[in-house]
Amino acid sequence: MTRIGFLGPKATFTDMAVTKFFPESFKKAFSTIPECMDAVLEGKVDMAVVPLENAIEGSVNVTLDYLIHDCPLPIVGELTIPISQHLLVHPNHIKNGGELEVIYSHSHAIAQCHKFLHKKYPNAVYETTSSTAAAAKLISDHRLSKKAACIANSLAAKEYNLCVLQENIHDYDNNHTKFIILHRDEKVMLHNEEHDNIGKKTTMMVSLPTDQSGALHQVLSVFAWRKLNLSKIESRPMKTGLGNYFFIIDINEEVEHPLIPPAIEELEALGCSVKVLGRYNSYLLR
Ligand SMILES: O=C(O)C(=O)C[C@]1(C(=O)O)C=C[C@@H](O)C=C1
Repeated sequence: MTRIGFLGPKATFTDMAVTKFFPESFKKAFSTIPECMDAVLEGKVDMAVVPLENAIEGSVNVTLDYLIHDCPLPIVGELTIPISQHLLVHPNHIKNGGELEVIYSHSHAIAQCHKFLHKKYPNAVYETTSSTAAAAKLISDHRLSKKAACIANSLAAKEYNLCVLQENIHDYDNNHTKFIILHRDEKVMLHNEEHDNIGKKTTMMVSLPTDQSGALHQVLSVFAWRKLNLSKIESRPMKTGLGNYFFIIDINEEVEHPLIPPAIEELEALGCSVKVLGRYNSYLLR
């Protein structure tokens, strides 16, 4: 049975994505994203599913940075799920819900609900946890303050016996998070007929030659004149000094597309370094 590592504990959004896409797998929870990724390298699991980007809050930097600097695993799939954030309390404390002093959650979940929290609980303290489900687990512990709540999903409410004080507290509709699937073998190509395949993608990392005017413009032209559709371009620090960045570029085509290998060659001829991080199917899970 395929062993899948995910950001735990039980009932995180990552767990939701894994359960939907790999219903038959053996799931193993890890408490941090790097631990989850290391487990693939060390052979403790076959694949890891980790969050990459949220529609409201943007990239999960720890995933991207760990992938680039520490744990170079190929991306073999992408899963997108809808995200609904709820405010949950311990059932014994449902009556104190109006005056919360402390709210626990993953930093990305707190960020997705900023406007709501600012309006309704301007005096509350926000404490970050390693995941939304970790916050739910904390709240299920009676010893916490009576005026504590967490932000997590409905699965966590069930799993940890919590009550929903307010549902759908995320600030914008159409909230989605994208997760990547990492495997040691870049040749693995995941297929799942049960879900909507929203296309094939290639992700690459491109570093520009230092201090050259128009370098980014040249990179974009390489894709533009070939009509290769980019769905994402993002810069991240190289961590070698201020002003040094690399770019992560998603192309809505397979790496075998006849125009991608020559595009890579042209980028290299322009002095860029290029690394393909993955070629994979992207799925929308409803
Ligand atoms: O804490 C969780 O439940 C996670 O799966 C992590 C995570 C994230 O890192 O973005 C995933 C989806 C939501 O956007 C909020 C948190």
